[in-house]
Amino acid sequence: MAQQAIRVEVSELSKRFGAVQAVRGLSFAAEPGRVTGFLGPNGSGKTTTLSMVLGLTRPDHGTATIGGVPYAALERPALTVGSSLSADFHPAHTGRAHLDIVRRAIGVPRSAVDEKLELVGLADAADRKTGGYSLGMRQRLALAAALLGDPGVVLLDEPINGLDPEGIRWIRLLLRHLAGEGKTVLLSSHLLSEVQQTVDDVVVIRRGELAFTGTLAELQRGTGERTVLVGVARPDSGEQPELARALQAAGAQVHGARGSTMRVTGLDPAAVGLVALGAAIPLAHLSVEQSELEQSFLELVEDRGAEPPAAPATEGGAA
Ligand SMILES: Nc1ncnc2c1ncn2[C@@H]1O[C@H](COP(=O)(O)OP(=O)(O)OP(=O)(O)O)[C@@H](O)[C@H]1O
Repeated sequence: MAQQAIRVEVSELSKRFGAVQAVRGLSFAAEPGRVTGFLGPNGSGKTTTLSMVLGLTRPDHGTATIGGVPYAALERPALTVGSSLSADFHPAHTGRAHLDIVRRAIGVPRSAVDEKLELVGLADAADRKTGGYSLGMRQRLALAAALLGDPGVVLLDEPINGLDPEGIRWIRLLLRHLAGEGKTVLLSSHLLSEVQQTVDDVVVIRRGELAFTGTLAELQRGTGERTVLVGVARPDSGEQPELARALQAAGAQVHGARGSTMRVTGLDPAAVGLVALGAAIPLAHLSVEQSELEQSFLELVEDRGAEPPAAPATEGGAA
């Protein structure tokens, strides 16, 4: 069934809790058919923002709309927006019982429970109490609950947290599949590396304010060329500096030639491999550094507004 395209839009949103300005003048949109990563360090205002989108927290200023209307004005909110934000399970309930309660509340057929348990890979654990679930299993159950009503918008708060590598691969595929159906998928994370293989668009916030919004490719564009990590198989043989010299002769810049792994720029991984082959130096390691995006993310969110720490008091005045 074709999914109705529902845009999520946040405009000039602000929220203060006492002395803490949790969100300040925040504007961004999450588009149908795309996975949007909502990124920022811990405490930067992500949960508060999602909570305002879901009508759980009242903004001081600004608006959050889903398909042009606030959450509270949606005709069938639970069938329009699925979220993992308020997912709380009774530890004595089984996974199946939890989903059954949710599906009754939102008015979807009983068959949806088994369908979503299957979808999130919890069919075998469905009749176990959620109190015994691992964090990864609870994440899967929260996702199943969010998807019960087959909503056009899926809002997930840190859905990857607690998943093992297999679980991370699985959720990537699932979120991409949901976007492929035309759904609007918005997920928060404090780690760009956790979501960079999943998201199309990125919204970065820092201390409640927008630091960046655009595509992942646009975020990447500012970060320059790739760095190749390379390590020789016999680090004590003197081959590491020898390889460094060969790479430099081939036009590369090499950093850390004395360590177990060198960082190489100016050549792609295949060319680095060929230089090693040409010098008859066996390699133990050859990869592309994944941290360039993370670096640009960290630059965006670093606390530039923070006061430098006060100098320690010295006895007896200035030295
Ligand atoms: N109900 C509340 N009362 C008081 N302060 C709050 C409340 N909710 C959030 N805050 C504060 O607002 C700021 C933003 O918190 P928020 O939970 O939105 O950030 P976050 O980016 O989701 O962080 P995390 O990933 O750690 O959950 C924090 O300083 C937090 O302590």
